[in-house]
Amino acid sequence: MQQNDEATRRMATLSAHLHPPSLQMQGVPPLRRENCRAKGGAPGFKVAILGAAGGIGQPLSLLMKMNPLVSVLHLYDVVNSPGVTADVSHMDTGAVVRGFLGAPQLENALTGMDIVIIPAGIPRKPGMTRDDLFKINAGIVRTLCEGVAKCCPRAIVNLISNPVNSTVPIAAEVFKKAGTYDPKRLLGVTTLDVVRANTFVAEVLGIDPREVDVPVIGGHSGVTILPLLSQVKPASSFTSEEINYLTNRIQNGGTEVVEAKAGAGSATLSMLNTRRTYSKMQAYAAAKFADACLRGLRGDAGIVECTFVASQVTELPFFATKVRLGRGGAEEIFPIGPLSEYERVGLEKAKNELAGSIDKGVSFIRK
Ligand SMILES: NC(=O)c1ccc[n+]([C@@H]2O[C@H](COP(=O)([O-])OP(=O)(O)OC[C@H]3O[C@@H](n4cnc5c(N)ncnc54)[C@H](O)[C@@H]3O)[C@@H](O)[C@H]2O)c1
Ligand SMILES: O=C(O)C[C@H](O)C(=O)O
Repeated sequence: MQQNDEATRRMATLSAHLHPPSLQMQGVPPLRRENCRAKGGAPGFKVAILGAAGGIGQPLSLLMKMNPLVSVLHLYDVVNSPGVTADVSHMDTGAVVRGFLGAPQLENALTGMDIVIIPAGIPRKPGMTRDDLFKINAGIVRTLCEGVAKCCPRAIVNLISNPVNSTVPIAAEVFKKAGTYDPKRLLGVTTLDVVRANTFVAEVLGIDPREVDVPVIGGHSGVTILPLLSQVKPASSFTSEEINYLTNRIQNGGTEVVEAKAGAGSATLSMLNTRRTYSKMQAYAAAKFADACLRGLRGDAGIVECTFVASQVTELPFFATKVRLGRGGAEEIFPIGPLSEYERVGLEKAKNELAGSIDKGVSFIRK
C-alpha cells in the first residue's frame, strides 16, 4: 500500500511537470496543463511500452518519441518510469508522453492504446539459455497481457520478452481465455535475427548491409532461428563453409552479446538498424518493427517483415516467416518458399525444438 502511495505521489509530481518544485520554491505561480494552449489530439497512433525503463525500453522510448506516426506515448515500468518519462518528454517532437509506475497504474497505461510493445522482464546472463528466463518472464508476460485483454483488446502487441518462442503462446492463451484473441495482432519480435543476418551476410559478401535482405524463419532461440541463405537478396551463392559459419553465427548472435557483456545484460544496442529510417534517424530493430506495424496501421502498402506469429505454414501453431503488415496486423503470411537441403535439415531441428517451447507456454496458462 505504501508503495502504491509512493507511486501515485511520484507520478502526480511528474504530471505536474509544468510547475516543477524548483519553480514552486521561487514563488512562480502554477500553470496547469489544461490552461496551456496546446490542445493535443495530433493525428497519429497511441503506443504503450511496458518495461520502458529497461535496457531496451529506454532507447525504444526515445525512438518511439521520434516517430512521427506516434501521437501519444505511454511509458510503463515497475521502477524508474518517472525519470525516463520526464527525460523523454522534453524532446521537441510531436508525441505526448505520459508515465505510469507499478501495477496500480497498468490499466491507465493501456487504455486506448493502438500498439503495445512489451520488453518487460529479465535478460540473460552468461551460461543461461533464453528458456532459463521462462520462470520469471512467463508470469510477467501473463500479467501484462491480462491488462491488454482488459484495457485495449484490439491493440497490436509486439512481444519482445524472452523466451519469445514461449511468451507468444502464453499471450495467445491469455487472450483466448479473455475472449479477445486475434492471432493477426499478436507478433513476436524477431527483427534482430534479420538485422544480424543482414550484417553477417554482408560482411561475408563484402557488400553494404543495407543492400542485403535475409529471410529468417522459425523462432527466436538457437536452432529455431533459421536463416534462409538460399533466398538472400541480392541473389548470392555461398560455399558450404560460409553457410555453416553464417548459420551458426546468426543462431548464436544473442549469446555472443550476452557473453561479451559478461553479466551486464543482453542485446540492446545491437538492435540498432540503419536501413529503414524515419525522420533521418536510426531505428532499433524493435523500433523498426513497431514502425512497420504503425505504417501498416496507417494503411501503407507492401510492409513486409519477419515475425513469430500464429501460422499454418507448418504443422506448428506459431512460426516466424515473412508477413505483410496492415490495418489488422499480420494480414498475410507468406510461405517459406523453396529450401536448400541444408535448410530442410535445419527446419526439422527448428520445428522439434519449437514444438516443446510452444507447448511449455501453452501449458503455463492451461495448467
Ligand atoms: N526479442 C528480441 O529480439 C529480444 C532482444 C533483446 C532482449 N530481449 C528480451 O527483452 C527482455 C528485456 O531485456 P532488457 O535488456 O531490456 O532487460 P532490462 O532488465 O534492462 O529491462 C527490463 C525492464 O523490465 C521491467 N520489468 C520487470 N518486471 C516488469 C513488470 N511486471 N512490468 C513492467 N516492467 C517490468 C524492469 O523493471 C526493467 O526496467 C528480456 O527478456 C530479453 O531477453 C528480446
Ligand atoms: O540473446 C538474448 O538473450 C537476447 C535476445 O534474444 C537476442 O537475440 O539478442
